[in-house]
Amino acid sequence: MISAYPGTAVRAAEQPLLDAGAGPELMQKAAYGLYRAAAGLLLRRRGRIYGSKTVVLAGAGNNGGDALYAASRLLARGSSSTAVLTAEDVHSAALAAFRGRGGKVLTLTEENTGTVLALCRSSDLVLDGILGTGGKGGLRAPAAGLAVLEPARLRRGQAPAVVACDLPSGISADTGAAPGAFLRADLTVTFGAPKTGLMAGPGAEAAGQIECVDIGLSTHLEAPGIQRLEAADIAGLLTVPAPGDHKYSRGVLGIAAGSAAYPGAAVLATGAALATGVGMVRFLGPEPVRRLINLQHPEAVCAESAVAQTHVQAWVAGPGAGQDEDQRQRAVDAMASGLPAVIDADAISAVVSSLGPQVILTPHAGELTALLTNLGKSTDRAAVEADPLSHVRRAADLTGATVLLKGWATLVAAPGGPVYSQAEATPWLATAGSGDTLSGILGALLATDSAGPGGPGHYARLAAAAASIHGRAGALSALEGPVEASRLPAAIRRVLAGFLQS
Ligand SMILES: NC(=O)C1=CN([C@@H]2O[C@H](COP(=O)(O)OP(=O)(O)OC[C@H]3O[C@@H](n4cnc5c(N)ncnc54)[C@H](OP(=O)(O)O)[C@@H]3O)[C@@H](O)[C@H]2O)[C@@H](O)CC1
Ligand SMILES: [K+]
Repeated sequence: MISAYPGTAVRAAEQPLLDAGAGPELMQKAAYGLYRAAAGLLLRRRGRIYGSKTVVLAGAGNNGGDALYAASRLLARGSSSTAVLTAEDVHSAALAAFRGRGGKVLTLTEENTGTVLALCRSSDLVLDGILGTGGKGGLRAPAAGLAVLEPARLRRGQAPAVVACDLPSGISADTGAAPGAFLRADLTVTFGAPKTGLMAGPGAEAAGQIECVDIGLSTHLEAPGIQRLEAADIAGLLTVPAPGDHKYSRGVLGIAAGSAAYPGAAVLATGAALATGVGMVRFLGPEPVRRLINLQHPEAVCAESAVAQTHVQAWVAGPGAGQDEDQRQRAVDAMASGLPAVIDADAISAVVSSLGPQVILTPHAGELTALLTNLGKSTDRAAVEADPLSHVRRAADLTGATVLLKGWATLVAAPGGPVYSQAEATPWLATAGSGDTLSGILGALLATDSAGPGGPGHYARLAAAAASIHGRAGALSALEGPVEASRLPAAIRRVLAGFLQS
């Protein structure tokens, strides 16, 4: 499990060490970790550090100090380096060390921004030390002009690797929001602990890979703001059939999905649930959809019954339900049943407050906007996308349900906390039907969940596990070309087989 902390909490944890005079030592530890990561990246990209070209973007604070000290170490290994100062005063000792190793220095202005961008683009590595946890708001002029710099991962062909020092400059270390211009990185080397701002919203996308350097703060940190499940955590949440199990004891999932207008969503949700592993799927829906389900998935037991007459351990309701009134009623009944229930897509508009954490809502940003607005907290999609962490927390607290907000980093908030973030997905997963498969995976995990409610955040952990399995399946599928939702079940099986063998 990876635990992330708000920038403010990391600063508070640093304070006793700073008071004890350990500031310079902490900075050297941070700079050494940054240097190691940057050197590793250079070695992977060009085989050696000697002869490489680096640019350090250095702002007014200690973040710039870290970056300058790290670049000094690269200079000692034969890299040529230019420091671009984005503030009048930068960390004087770090700048002196950088100059002492033969580094060149220039000051960024509006006039030379184009030249600096060209310098960055012709280099092998850019170290972003403009702003760290002391940053307020987005990048200011003239540094804001550097925000167009694209990291290597977003450019085909020659481009420098961009390494962010502690966090991408311009991103809120607490929320991941981007109040203005910000820089994107290929790798963020973060100090003491990952910041929550690296795991949510624009910050999660801007950070690229995340590497954490231990500078000895862990004993001073309290409750994390966001957690991320790793493979071992997910493997521990999966229930495998035991000798003596039968289809009912393994867990039956009820799926109320699809409509005459959108029959495919039901097929995708059912296929993903079967690939994740359940004792049985009981499918409820109108006749054309039932026929399609039975053609594609003969093992599913189909009926047109009501929720109350259907014996299952968990529900999925909503994918492809469209305006079908019977499906909407089933979603309402599933939410009221007390059983774990995934409520997706059109069914989210039937959500009321006073739900329990066993109800898991799975909106995208647009659906979350509509949900919050329906609940009297009017907002717009741009605000949700700019700061998804605050909005997903608000939705969980208002509804009492667990809320999974789909995105680059999928966020899952349990009412009152905790929050999980999973970022295994590939942009190729942004395709029709992808969300239906996520519902199916999560439904299967809920139906077969042998651990039961198990304390606060249990359902959020299962939802985070489903997001991770879905993301990994998408990434695996993308290795063979553009992702089609109907091919995801095969990839889901391979991902789960990997978890179960490890
Ligand atoms: N503390 C430690 O021991 C350790 C800290 N470490 C490192 O230090 C970093 C935190 O350092 P920090 O506190 O100096 O803050 P940092 O973000 O570098 O700069 C703040 C400066 O920028 C200015 N400024 C603010 N917003 C701005 C904006 N939008 N645009 C332009 N300027 C802006 C602000 O001035 P202000 O406007 O507030 O007057 C102030 O002058 C942390 O992320 C980690 O990298 C590690 O070495 C481990 C040990
Ligand atoms: K930075």
